[in-house]
Amino acid sequence: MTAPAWLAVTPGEPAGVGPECLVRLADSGATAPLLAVCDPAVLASAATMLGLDIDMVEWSPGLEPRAGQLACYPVPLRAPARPGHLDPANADYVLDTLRQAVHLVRDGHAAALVTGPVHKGVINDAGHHFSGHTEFLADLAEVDRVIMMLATDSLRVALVTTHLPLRQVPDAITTEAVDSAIRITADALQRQFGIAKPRLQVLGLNPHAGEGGHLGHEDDDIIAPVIEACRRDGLDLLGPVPADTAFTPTALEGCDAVLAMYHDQGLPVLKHAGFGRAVNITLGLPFTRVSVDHGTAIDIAGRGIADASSLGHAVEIAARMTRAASQ
Ligand SMILES: NC(=O)C1=CN([C@@H]2O[C@H](COP(=O)(O)OP(=O)(O)OC[C@H]3O[C@@H](n4cnc5c(N)ncnc54)[C@H](O)[C@@H]3O)[C@@H](O)[C@H]2O)C=CC1
Ligand SMILES: NCC(=O)COP(=O)(O)O
Repeated sequence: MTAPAWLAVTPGEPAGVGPECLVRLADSGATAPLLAVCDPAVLASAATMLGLDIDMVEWSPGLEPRAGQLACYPVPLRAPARPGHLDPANADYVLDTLRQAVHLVRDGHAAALVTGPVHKGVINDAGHHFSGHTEFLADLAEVDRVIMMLATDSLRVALVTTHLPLRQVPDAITTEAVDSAIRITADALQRQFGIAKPRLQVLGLNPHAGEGGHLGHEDDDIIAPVIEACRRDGLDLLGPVPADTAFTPTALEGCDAVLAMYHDQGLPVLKHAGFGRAVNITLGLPFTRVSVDHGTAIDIAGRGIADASSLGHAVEIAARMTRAASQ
């Protein structure tokens, strides 16, 4: 069966910048046919706000993509949406869009999932335990372990732990967690990115990778033995590398990805290097999921100044990964 051309796109939080980014991208011409999974009224309001005339059509199975047209699989809002004003009443709507989009991909109607930003706080305010798409999609797909990787054209950063309070991070740096993160990342780089023998830099957890045990023990006791075991299995790994010098141009030469131990060890560097040009990819899912690098930007939503570049890159990368997977 040939893969469908559609990419299912969730614009995310209806009060955030996701809808306007999607409309702007559709207007400027995305590199793949977009199937928006959301309330069409949200896109229509964003188009009006931007002064754009969008040719939107309701999707049904068998619909053929047409240049300049934005297809929409309708999911009704739970409450009226106002850009810049979060409303917990729409948390279930946001989660519905994700569930429906995953169905479309898993049922073969769309080739991949591209996600706009959701607001984790308001979803939790509504009573859900929600730490991010990454974990939510892993649950939906019934996969025990997935890895978050953010990527620009020249840097990839994967994470051992994701949305976890800093106080809980050291306890989460276990042999199993580091081992699975290394193997899932290396495997994805081979299969989804076509890198025959990927080289990973694995960061330490503590300053100077623990300074021989004087600044923390996890580097020597947990991370180093896992690296050794993975090397014995043929993986090309450097580490534990002190995080402060791991991102110098010299250190990054020949390195296909950096594996950071926690969110704010790796992502500030990545976002400094390419905010707006980066994407967030979930590794280890049974389908392709690519997301924007930014959040809901509630402070600017509805003002027409949101940059849609990251969404454009996410669409492009998702289409590329889909093609690579089908070859
Ligand atoms: N993929 C996702 O679903 C993501 C969701 N988030 C969530 O978004 C919410 C807000 O997070 P923040 O830390 O405030 O980050 P944020 O990315 O929403 O905003 C940080 C700054 O960047 C600006 N910004 C963000 N996107 C922009 C765009 N497209 N164009 C122009 N400027 C832009 C904002 O105006 C703000 O000044 C949180 O709930 C967070 O968890 C954050 C990152 C990714
Ligand atoms: N910092 C990345 C982020 O918050 C997005 O996470 P996710 O929603 O893709 O899991």
